[in-house]
Amino acid sequence: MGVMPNIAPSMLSSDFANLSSEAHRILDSGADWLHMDIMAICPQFNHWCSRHRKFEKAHIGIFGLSHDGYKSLDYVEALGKAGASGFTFHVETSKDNWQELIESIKSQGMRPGVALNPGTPIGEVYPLVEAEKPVEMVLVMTVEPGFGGQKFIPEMMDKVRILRKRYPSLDIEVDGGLGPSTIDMAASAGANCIVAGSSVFGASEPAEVISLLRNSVQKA
Ligand SMILES: O=C(CO)[C@@H](O)[C@H](O)COP(=O)(O)O
Ligand SMILES: [Fe+2]
Repeated sequence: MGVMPNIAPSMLSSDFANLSSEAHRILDSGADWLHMDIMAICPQFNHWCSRHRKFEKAHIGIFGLSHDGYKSLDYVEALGKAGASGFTFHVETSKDNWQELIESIKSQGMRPGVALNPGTPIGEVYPLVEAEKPVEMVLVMTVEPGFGGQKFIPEMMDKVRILRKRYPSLDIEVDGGLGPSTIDMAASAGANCIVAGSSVFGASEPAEVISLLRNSVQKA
């Protein structure tokens, strides 16, 4: 298929009182990206990350929860300057300004991505993937955004299959309820970037879970 697995533990499930050691612990366990759902702490967190060599090597995936009242555009510059390598915004809240967002994200040296909620039809992201300046990743939400530990919605795999068929080399990410019992569904549907919160942070051996997630994507 040609797409690489990227395992992105969601910091939303980490111990916020110990963000530093949590981030180190999870990168030492083999994570490719850190996935940070945007909230007040996010720009500061990324500023901190950018000052540590270990994190410069890692991709720091930023996920814009703009439907929660945070305006994606307002965050782009702050996160770009802080050293984030990717910025994903929601299609539902960016109908009028997605072109501006993509340009702004790219001008900050970050990879633009678009996310869609479970109720949003897949066709809404096609114009963004096929644009002259396109997004480089589509994130299919497999739970309603909000918090970690929710149940994976298997019906979302239809969206992943449709995307993979239409765009064989696109980065396709899934977020919500991913872990050892659901990864094979996502991987066989064609997802190659896996966000996982509680299954990684809640494990006694996060490295084993990360490696299991990666192997499943590689096998598929
Ligand atoms: O974006 C979200 C929730 O809004 C996620 O990134 C969750 O943090 C994933 O957590 P798990 O479902 O894997 O526990
Ligand atoms: Fe997320």
